Amino acid sequence: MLIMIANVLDPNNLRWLRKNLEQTRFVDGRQTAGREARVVKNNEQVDRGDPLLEEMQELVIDRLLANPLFRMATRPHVVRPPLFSRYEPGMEYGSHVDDAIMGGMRTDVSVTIFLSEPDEYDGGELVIESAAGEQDVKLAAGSAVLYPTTSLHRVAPVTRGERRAAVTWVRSLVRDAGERELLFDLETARHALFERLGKTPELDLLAKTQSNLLRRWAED
Ligand SMILES: O=C(O)CCC(=O)C(=O)O
Ligand SMILES: [Fe+2]
Repeated sequence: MLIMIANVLDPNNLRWLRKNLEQTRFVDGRQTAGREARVVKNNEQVDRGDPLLEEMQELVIDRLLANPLFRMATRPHVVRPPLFSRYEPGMEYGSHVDDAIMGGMRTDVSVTIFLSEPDEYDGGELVIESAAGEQDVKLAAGSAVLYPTTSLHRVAPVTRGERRAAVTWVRSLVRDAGERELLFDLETARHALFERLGKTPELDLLAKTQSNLLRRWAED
């Protein structure tokens, strides 16, 4: 399941991040790629030693965790410190799968937060492969897309302008993407029913079911 979330970052957050990105040191993105992904990775990332990096990472993690849709979709246990990347014309990230373990942590959900507006660059779509085909994703600055880390994906070549993004990974309490989707659907339906009918005995049963499924599937 692919989930898009609008306005994870507000205009102030975006302005602040973009101002910082003007002042940070970018290095070759291959430094943080696995052995095979390195062959197809051609972008730049903020240097891990950059003094501005930690505060930028904290802001992005805070904004994600403050977002109810993000929490519902990922059931976060740990959110990794984001990487901030840029793609200039000619840069791309070919088809790859993200590492299953990063810094000793299992990765379940991949997250891209777009930091450039779509009209600031051509190309640069995040292309996610699934059994149903490929899906191109290019969202407004401040919006995020979440997809299972089990997926093959790529960033199409940028042909004009500059694509900036923050990318991170979530270790979920619920390992399996299908189980996460079930819980997400149940909770979505429960919220909608509550809005329409208030707290009914049937809603209590749904809440009990959701809670007990989570208890069954969660690994903490
Ligand atoms: O920039 C993106 O949207 C995704 C980048 C990516 O696939 C990665 O860093 O592993
Ligand atoms: Fe990736």
